[in-house]
Amino acid sequence: MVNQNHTKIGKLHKKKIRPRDAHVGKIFHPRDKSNVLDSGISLWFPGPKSYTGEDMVEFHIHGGIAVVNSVMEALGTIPNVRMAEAGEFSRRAFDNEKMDLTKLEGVADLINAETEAQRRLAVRQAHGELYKMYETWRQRIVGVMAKIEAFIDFSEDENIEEDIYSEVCREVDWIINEIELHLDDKRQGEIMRNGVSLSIVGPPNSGKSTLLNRLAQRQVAIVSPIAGTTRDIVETTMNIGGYPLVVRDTAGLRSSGADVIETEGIRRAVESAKEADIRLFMLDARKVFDSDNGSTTSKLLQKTEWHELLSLPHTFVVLNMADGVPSSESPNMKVKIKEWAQDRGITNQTVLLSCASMYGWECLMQLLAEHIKETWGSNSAQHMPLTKIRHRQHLKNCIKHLNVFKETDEEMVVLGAEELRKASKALGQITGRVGIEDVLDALFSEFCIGK
Ligand SMILES: Nc1nc2c(ncn2[C@@H]2O[C@H](COP(=O)(O)OP(=O)(O)OP(=O)(O)O)[C@@H](O)[C@H]2O)c(=O)[nH]1
Repeated sequence: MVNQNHTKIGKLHKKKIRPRDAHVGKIFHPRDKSNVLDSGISLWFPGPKSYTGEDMVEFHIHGGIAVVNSVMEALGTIPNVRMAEAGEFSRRAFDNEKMDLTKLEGVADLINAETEAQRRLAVRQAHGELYKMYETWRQRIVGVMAKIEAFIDFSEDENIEEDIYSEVCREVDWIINEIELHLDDKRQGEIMRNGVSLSIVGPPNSGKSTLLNRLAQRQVAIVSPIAGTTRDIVETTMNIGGYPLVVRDTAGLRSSGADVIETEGIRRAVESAKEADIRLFMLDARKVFDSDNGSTTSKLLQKTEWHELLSLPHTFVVLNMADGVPSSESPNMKVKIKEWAQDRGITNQTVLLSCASMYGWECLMQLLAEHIKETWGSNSAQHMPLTKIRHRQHLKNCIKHLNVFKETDEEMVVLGAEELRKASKALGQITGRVGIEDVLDALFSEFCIGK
């Protein structure tokens, strides 16, 4: 609830509430003290030491619909009190300079975090790790700008240090280097924030949809023995070892027998697989090890399209239907798989699986969790990773202007100074004081009511 009339809020209690003390007691209707709405805890935060920087009061009440409705209705009878809009508290905090834009984005991510890895990343951002880093760089650029101004004004003066210009260039080099290191992060933060994308690809009837359903633990995709059942991309999100995963089931890859719609599905399948962070290339193990069908699968594996997908990094081969392969659980099977892969030039890590009996399931889950953790999950990095494309764009822009400054002739230092100003502005746009109305509108739509 938002109010311009906080003193009246006190009317919901009989005793006076002290600032920042938990007040336990009955909550009354402000217009009818005989009407007890609930018993709860109230907290009063006088501004500016509050989340928004303004006077705030919190009511902790029982969560039943009738209790919440009666307290809301009672608050609504106080003049100038109304329901807050989505993100209004945070917007006020931003307007009152209690938070910068990166912290706000961290709060929004915290609200929407679904996995432990996302929560950890969001907490770091909400606590200002990105803000501190970007603000440090901006302050250093401002320092450089001050030196350049002195150089412009007093370069004729004998007192000005002779090597000030080269000192400034060294400082600019340092900033560029720091930002480049931050940008070169394998998109770690963005991937953790949005989820690691995983595409399941392979020929029809290899069990791709069955695997998706197993991962999602519900019937997301249609499973049938008819080849070409999946025609478009079916997507679901899940949590694997605390990491967010966006899994996509795709149309089976085949070159003959597909109609126009399925052909379009196959095109999308290949596109999705190429774009994904991880690929599971699924084959029917029965066909792979069957003397009649084995050579057909081998020929298909040589197809340029299949070969291209298999040679992409982060691609694993899954030999499904292990339950249909004789002695699949024998120790010799590992050697057999190794030989099969070597003979076909397949270097991808390969897992034997049965979506029916769940043989190999633990092995696949462990492989994925460890791979994600090793590749994108080391969140304990000294510097926090980038979390948004928006930040990346402004940082690239900042580097671009710093490089133009460096290339500008010393004689044209006034033009160079303008580039420094643009570089500092680019960083200011990330933390949010320059031209960010559209960003704010989009951001606050992600918040829940109130917060
Ligand atoms: N025996 C056995 N059958 C399986 C296994 N996994 C899937 N199947 C069956 O294989 C058939 C095809 O499975 P799907 O999951 O629809 O295969 P798909 O690769 O998605 O097929 P498309 O949609 O044509 O690309 C279904 O009848 C499944 O029940 C398995 O591990 N063992």
